[in-house]
Amino acid sequence: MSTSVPLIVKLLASSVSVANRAGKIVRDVMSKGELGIVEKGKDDYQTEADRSAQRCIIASLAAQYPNINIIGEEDNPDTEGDVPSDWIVIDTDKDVLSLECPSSLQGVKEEDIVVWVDPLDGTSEYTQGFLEHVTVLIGISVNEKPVAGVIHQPYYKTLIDGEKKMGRTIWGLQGVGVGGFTPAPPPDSLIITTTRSHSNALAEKGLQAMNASQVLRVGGAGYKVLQLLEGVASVYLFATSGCKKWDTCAPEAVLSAAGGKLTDILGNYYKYGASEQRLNKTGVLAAVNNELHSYALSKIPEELKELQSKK
Ligand SMILES: Nc1ncnc2c1ncn2[C@@H]1O[C@H](COP(=O)(O)OS(=O)(=O)O)[C@@H](OP(=O)(O)O)[C@H]1O
Ligand SMILES: [Mg+2]
Ligand SMILES: [Mg+2]
Ligand SMILES: [Mg+2]
Repeated sequence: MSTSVPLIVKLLASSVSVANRAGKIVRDVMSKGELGIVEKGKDDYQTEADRSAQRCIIASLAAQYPNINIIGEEDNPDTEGDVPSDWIVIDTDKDVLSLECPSSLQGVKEEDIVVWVDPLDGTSEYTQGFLEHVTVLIGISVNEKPVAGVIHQPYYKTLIDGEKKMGRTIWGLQGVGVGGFTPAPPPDSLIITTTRSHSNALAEKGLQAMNASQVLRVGGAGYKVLQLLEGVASVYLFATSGCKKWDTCAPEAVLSAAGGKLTDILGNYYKYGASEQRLNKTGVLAAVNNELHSYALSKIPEELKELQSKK
């Protein structure tokens, strides 16, 4: 490969290829039927697919980018033994590799990058058979900001020349845009997408205040951001803590590359440096454009914002 490809572009191209491989692992574990479910905490599960997909992604990226700080969701994904050789992906997606790197990202070095990996977003939904909600997330941050990301949907079905193909991979790069699908405009009425499996009183209070025409309850931060980009929902709201940096890094990068915005419910951006706390304490508010984001932010009750900021 040419050494003249800027690091961020090459890393994004590698991430697209490895996310595809991780997606195949997620499907293979399900087909085998041995999910190996572990309860990490209340309503918080890990399966063999989470563990194996993380090993595939981290081993592949670490082998090629030894000085990048890579942080994955799963703590002990079977670190013993070698990662199977066919899980080590060193291919790069050709289309992404040919992208022009924005000048602001041309000088980025490995030491400036933190990669946040969610090997399987929507684990509850995966175990319950809501397979469309499942995504593989690789978020690339530079100096605390998500600048590029991959959302891979392993169970998305398409027909190409009469043949069924499983999986699609959406990427975003700051200053360039998104690829892998064509975004659609937001719906005419206010449709909110929110958690399916992690709601609580605060999350519901936030939803009530929106007075939306419809509330969609689906799993995963990745899938909710895809719903925004596909014009299925106008706003993603989760007005409580619970989701983490690996949940939001890739979705925020892809959404912002498409002109959207993801913040906490106070309207502040999260920071993605390696020393930041993992928990997104003050919730998530996201929309495909600034106007919708500001509108939703203005409807969140001050009382709820105060409660969250004091936590
Ligand atoms: N309360 C709580 N406890 C543990 N984990 C939590 C919680 N709330 C959200 N999450 C994790 O955030 C990811 C997205 O979950 P949800 O779709 O349910 O919620 S959200 O609306 O996007 O926050 C999803 O990530 P994965 O663990 O990767 O599936 C959830 O597990
Ligand atoms: Mg999890
Ligand atoms: Mg997740
Ligand atoms: Mg996960």
